Amino acid sequence: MSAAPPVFLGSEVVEKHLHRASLLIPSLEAALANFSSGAEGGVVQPMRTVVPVQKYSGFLGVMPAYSAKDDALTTKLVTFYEHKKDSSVPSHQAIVLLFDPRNGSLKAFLMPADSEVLCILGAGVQAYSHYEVFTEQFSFKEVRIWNRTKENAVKFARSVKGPPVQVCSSAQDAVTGADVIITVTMATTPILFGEWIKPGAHINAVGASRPDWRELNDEVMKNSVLYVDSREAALNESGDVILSRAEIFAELGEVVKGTKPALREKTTVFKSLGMAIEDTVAAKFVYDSWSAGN
Ligand SMILES: NC(=O)C1=CN([C@@H]2O[C@H](COP(=O)(O)OP(=O)(O)OC[C@H]3O[C@@H](n4cnc5c(N)ncnc54)[C@H](O)[C@@H]3O)[C@@H](O)[C@H]2O)C=CC1
Ligand SMILES: O=C(O)C1=NCCCC1
Repeated sequence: MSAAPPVFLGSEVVEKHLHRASLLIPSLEAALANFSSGAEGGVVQPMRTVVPVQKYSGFLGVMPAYSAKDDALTTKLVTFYEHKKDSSVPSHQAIVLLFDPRNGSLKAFLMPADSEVLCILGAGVQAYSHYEVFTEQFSFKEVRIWNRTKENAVKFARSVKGPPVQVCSSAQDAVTGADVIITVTMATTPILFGEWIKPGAHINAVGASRPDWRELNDEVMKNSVLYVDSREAALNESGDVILSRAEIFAELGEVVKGTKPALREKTTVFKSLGMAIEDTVAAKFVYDSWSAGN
């Protein structure tokens, strides 16, 4: 019997089946815990391969993963390019290939406590998705944004549906007194400095995914308890971790499993690099919903 032809699920279908990003939280928590459980967790996720396209200041990432517990097999192909002001294409473009783990056939393509003050540094694609999830999951009294190009921060504040956003003229103004700071920029040198940060704040560091790129300075890294998605990835790919020589306290999956504590009273950094297994569970979620005819 021949395999069914693969289907193409474009961004509209993805948005229909994944109408709120937070629908993925339970699957992502389980995936992180499985990833941090070694062989027992059933996750196979080699380090991603990143191909530099030096001539055009870009990169191609290849991110394969298999989850035995979800019985899901994927690979993401993602390009990320230094954003040119006049560019008509996004800085990041990705496709996730979902395979039938039983026979390797391609099934589908998939495009893809108390905190009062939330601060977002950056106003691109990740800024919007982090705003959506953080303001849905937590009640902030104040949300602030800073962006290198102020007009994009103003556009962000005008277009998001949710709590009002205050546009700040400097990163320091945005960060001062904030309880949660999200860094979602393409910066290659630090944009967040330790002396600005309120003790006990939490920093979600999402950008700087190359070994020589930084978003956070050494003081932030050294004076915080450091959580990562994957120790192996952080020690190979994160300039903030490698160059600061900051000690990794735990993988997020270990916190989900309860083998390492979430030290909420301390200043904490979660250095996220993105993991293929997250795409695996997301692709399965959307494909299962689509094939059930929802
Ligand atoms: N950890 C993870 O799971 C993932 C991380 N990323 C990373 O998150 C970051 C943001 O991604 P997107 O929002 O998709 O990108 P985007 O291109 O949509 O937005 C980038 C933002 O960074 C700002 N920016 C660019 N250069 C800057 C600089 N030198 N200093 C300060 N701000 C600067 C831009 O003004 C823009 O607001 C990127 O570094 C990307 O590689 C992206 C996907 C997943
Ligand atoms: O997880 C991802 O996807 C990415 N992570 C960092 C760099 C670009 C894509």
